[in-house]
Amino acid sequence: MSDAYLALEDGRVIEARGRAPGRTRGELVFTTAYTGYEESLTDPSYEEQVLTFSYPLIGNYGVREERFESDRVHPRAAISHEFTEDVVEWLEAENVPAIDHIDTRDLVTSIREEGAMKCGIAVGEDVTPEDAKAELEECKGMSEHVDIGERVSTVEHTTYGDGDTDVALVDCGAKMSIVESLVERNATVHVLPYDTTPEELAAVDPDLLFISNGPGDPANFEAAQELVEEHVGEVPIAGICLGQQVVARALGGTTEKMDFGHRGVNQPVRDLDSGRVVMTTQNHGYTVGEPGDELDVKQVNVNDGTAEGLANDELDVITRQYHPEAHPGPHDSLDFFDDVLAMTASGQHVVADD
Ligand SMILES: NC(=O)CC[C@H](N)C(=O)O
Repeated sequence: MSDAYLALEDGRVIEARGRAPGRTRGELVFTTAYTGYEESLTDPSYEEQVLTFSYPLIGNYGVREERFESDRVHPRAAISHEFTEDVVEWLEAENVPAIDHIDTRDLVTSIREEGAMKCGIAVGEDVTPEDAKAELEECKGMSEHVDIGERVSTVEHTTYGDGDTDVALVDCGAKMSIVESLVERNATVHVLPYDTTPEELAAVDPDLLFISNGPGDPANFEAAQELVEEHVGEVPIAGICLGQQVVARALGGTTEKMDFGHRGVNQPVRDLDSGRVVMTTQNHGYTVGEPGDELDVKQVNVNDGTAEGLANDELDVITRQYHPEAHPGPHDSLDFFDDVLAMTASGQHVVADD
């Protein structure tokens, strides 16, 4: 008998060591990053997912609030080969179940071979394999979480910084390091709810419209898509990760689910104009399929050729599928924020409120 079970969609039930108690379910995903567990566990993009760390020891440099990307832990549960006490205490305080002492290499290989799958977890003194299976039965697919934006977004317009450029950051589950990257570059960042209307955006009258990263299926962020549809050409537009997907959908492109996604801090991306390759941080399960007539593919993933950067120079639109803010991850692509803010330099754009 064990005190923790993980039930997988492929029918397996894996015994584990229980670290933080509870019962839950979610889409099983992974990260191969060897650092950055504080950032990943607080990244709102992991809402409704169960995060497996493939690096075998998680917690070896403590838990520091200044590294947090939001005010809470977002994955529904966490899995590693070994969690330190620091991390276990943190997850327990946040009511997030955690398990370790399992073969995470085997688990990640299964996800890579069989694709992202649903899972159920049960941790506690009296739990049985049936409890984990019961959780799995209740697990929804990512696209079915139609209200996911509501659970990760700010409710109120919140302002950061006091710079010369007004950026409207539509919060679909934004990482704090995106806000910081803009504030550091002399921006005032208006973090707006995920369901901001075109009229509410016009009242802010930003110099730049920025769609954030976020969890789940980009098709469930219709309001953000409408903002792009309504204001493209009037104001420069940028997007990161879910933001790229939303911008593409708004401008006639398509998005599709990947088998297991891009999940780590060593994803190589080639810029098609310069030929330069950068190492990037990624955690996404959807990708842009067709970019549509308005957007050019400017950057591609070296491993599988998927769209990593889109742009329309005349309409002033630039997006990235990866995370230039690099928390965690290599800083190769931080200049994205300079490029984005450079689009505002002409000052010719006015958001019309009609
Ligand atoms: N990091 C993100 O913004 C993730 C985007 C989206 N939820 C996906 O899985 O593809």
